Amino acid sequence: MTAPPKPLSLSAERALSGTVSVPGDKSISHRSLMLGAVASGRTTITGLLEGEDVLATAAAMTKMGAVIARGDTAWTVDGVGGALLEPESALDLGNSGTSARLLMGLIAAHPITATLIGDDSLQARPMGRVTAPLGDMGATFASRGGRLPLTITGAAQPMPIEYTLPVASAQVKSAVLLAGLNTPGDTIVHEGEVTRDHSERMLRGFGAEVEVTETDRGRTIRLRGQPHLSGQAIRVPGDISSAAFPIVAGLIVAGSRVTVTGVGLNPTRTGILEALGLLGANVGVSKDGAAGAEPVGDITVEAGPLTAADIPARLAPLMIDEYPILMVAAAFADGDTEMRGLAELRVKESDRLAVMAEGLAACGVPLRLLDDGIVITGSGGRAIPGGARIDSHLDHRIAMSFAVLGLNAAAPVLVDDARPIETSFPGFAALMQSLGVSAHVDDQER
Ligand SMILES: O=C(O)C1=C[C@@H](OP(=O)(O)O)[C@@H](O)[C@H](O)C1
Ligand SMILES: C=C(OP(=O)(O)O)C(=O)O
Repeated sequence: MTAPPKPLSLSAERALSGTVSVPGDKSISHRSLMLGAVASGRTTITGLLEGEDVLATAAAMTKMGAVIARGDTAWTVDGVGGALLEPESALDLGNSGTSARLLMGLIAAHPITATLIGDDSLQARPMGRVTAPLGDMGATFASRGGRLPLTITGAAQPMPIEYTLPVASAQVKSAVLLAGLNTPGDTIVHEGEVTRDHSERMLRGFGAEVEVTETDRGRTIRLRGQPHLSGQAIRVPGDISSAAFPIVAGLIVAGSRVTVTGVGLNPTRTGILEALGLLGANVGVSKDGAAGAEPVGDITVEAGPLTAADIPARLAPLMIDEYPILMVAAAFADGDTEMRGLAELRVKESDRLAVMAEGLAACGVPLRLLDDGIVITGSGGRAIPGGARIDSHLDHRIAMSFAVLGLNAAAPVLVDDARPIETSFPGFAALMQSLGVSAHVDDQER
């Protein structure tokens, strides 16, 4: 990032009220560009998230031969119809783990070489979880310690694998399935815990044969290799991971009522709604439609007392990105909220467990940090002390979570840098302002 840091704080002088819609789902946006780029013919995408992460995927697919354009009402992707071209320069994936891992999957079964680079946050994230199975399929990698910058050479004759995910990760599952597209035979992935299934749904939409079987030990996904993929018309629903911020804001500022419309409600993503329900939050959901294979609806919340609860570890893969903002909700519940099963939070854009604990403690929220979780003692609805400057560690979700925490704080909570919010939620501060929040943005480095 070359621009100077942009400190941000939010405050609420009155209750929040209004109806908003949030930008498109990030996971679905990445996948629509990637599948559109390898399919034959034209894919049109409405509601694409125009955040930096997704734009990094678009730029990478362009370098590998797809023709991608932003029209007045939709994006178009003219696919390569199978064979990706070797990029002439490094693929810069910025802050985006999804771009890095899913693209490695796509490239792994094409006989091309590509170098992947990213920002300081992405360079710190583990890639061994994808290089291991993709190596079994025949790809080779050069990197220092399995991290970016990394050079991948795809297999000239990729081999199908049957792979059991060692961690609950939709990115790893998707990387293997995407590699399976250009691989003869069946590629099989077993997941012990169900993770977001946007890839499976969208692969089917593009014409691939994907068989999913569910057992009490999780799910098995079998992809028939070398399908003919044809361009599709895709409508991207609003991102529930982004909706979670105005939703929690509406829950913690007394008297508020907030509706978010057109949100993706895929059951592999709605753990946050169940978790908020456990805290006794007043959350209403109307499932009223679909965007292709993805269910969509509206979410309405009303502020009210929150009660501490144990958040079961089984929810982790169904809401992994929402834990930072759930911790903010827990800071206002009455009593101790315990969340477990969160080891994966330590390898996101930042170590989200440690960074949330550090920031909450600086704001005067009592807590106990565990190896794989956290116990937060909530204020029972009263304002938390606040009065801290938060280091958001290049992590958009940390930045937005602490901005929301500041809405019910005795003294301002200043987030050091709002720039990373552009990766997933362009227009975040303006959307919050439309609900009645005051935003204080400072373009000058302090
Ligand atoms: O597949 C995806 O689109 C994503 C999967 C999750 O990562 P993991 O697979 O590492 O859990 C999530 O945190 C990320 O924001 C998006
Ligand atoms: C973890 C996230 O994204 P990624 O892995 O794509 O960087 C996120 O958006 O919270």
